[in-house]
Amino acid sequence: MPYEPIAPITWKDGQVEMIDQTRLPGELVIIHPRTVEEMWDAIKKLKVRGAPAIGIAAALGLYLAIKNSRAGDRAEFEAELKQAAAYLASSRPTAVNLFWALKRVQQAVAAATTDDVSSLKELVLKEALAIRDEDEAMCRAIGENGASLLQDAEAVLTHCNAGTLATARYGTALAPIYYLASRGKVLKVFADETRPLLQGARLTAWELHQAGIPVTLITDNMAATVMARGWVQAVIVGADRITANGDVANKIGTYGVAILAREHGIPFYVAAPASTFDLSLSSGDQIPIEERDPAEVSHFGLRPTAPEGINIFNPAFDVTPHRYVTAIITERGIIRPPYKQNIARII
Ligand SMILES: CSC[C@@H](O)[C@@H](O)C(=O)COP(=O)(O)O
Repeated sequence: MPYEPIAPITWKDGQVEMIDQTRLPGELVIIHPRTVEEMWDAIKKLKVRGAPAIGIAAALGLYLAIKNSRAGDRAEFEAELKQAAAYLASSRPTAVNLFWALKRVQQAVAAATTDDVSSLKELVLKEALAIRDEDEAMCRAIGENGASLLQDAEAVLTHCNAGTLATARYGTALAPIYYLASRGKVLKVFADETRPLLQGARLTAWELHQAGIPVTLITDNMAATVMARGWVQAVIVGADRITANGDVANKIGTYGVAILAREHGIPFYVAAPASTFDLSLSSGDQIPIEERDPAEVSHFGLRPTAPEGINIFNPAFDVTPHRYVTAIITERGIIRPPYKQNIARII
C-alpha cells in the first residue's frame, strides 16, 4: 500500500513504543510502558485499544513482566509468566484477542526445548513480535479480501475504530478502504462518532483524514438518516469476539447499526482476523461484556452532562446476532452464512 499508516504499537530500541490514543486527535503522544503494571493501565484506560492491538499489547506486557525475572529455573519462570498473564487478563474482558495472545505466548514457552531462563525470556519477546508482525499481514489480507465486497460502493459507514490504530497496521474494517485507495478507488466514509468515548470522532476520523480518505463525521443517532438518504452502500465494522455461530461482539451501538442496515437493505460486513473468533462459545450471549465507569456517560470529558447520582448503564460492547451479518471478512477469506458450518470450515 503506498500510504503507510503509522504503526500504533511497536518494539523499538529495546522498548515498547505506542501511541497514547486517549490524547488523539489533539496531540500525537508516544509512550513507552516499562512495566507490566504500566501496560495493564494502558490497556484499561484505552491508551491502546481495539481487539488486535490489545492482543499485541498484552503479549508485550508479558515480556515486560518477565524481562528482569530472577527465576532460578524453568518451572519458576513459567509460574511467573502464568501470574503475569492472569494479571493482564484482568484488564479488559471482551476482546478475545487479549486472551488468545496471552495463551499463545505461554504455549510457545511451554513448547520450548530449552530450560535456560534467558533463552525463554527471548522467546517471549520473539513470540510477542511474531503476533505483531502476523497481525499486520492479516490486516493486509483482510484488506485485499474485503475490497471485492466494497469495490462497487461509493460510500460506507463504520462504527468505532477498527482501523490502523486498533491493530498492528491497516486495521480490519478500514483495511479494504485503504487497499482500494491504493488501487485508485477512493471510497467516502461516514464515521459514527461512537458515544461515549468517541473512538469514531477521535480516532477513525483522525486516521482517515491523515490518509486522505474523505470522511464525514456523524453522531450515532444520524446513521439512520444517512442510510435513508441512500448515502451509503455498505456498513463495515470490526469485532472484539465472534462466536462459533457467527454472533459478533463489537463496540456498543454496533447492534443498532446492524438493525438499521437491515431495514434499509444495506449489507452489513464484519472484518476480523482468526484471532478474534472464540469457537469455545456457541453463541454471543456467552460473551462477557465489559461495563465501564459511569462517569464516561455522565460527563463529556471532565464536564458533567447529567444530574449527579442518577443511575447509569455503560456497557462498552454489544452483540449483533449473526442473522444481521451479511459476511465476515477474514484473512482466510470471506465467510458467509450458514455461519456455524462455514466458520468451522474456515477458522
Ligand atoms: C479492529 S478493532 C475491532 C474492535 O476492537 C473495535 O471495533 C472496538 O470495538 C474497539 O473498542 P475499544 O473499547 O475502543 O477497544
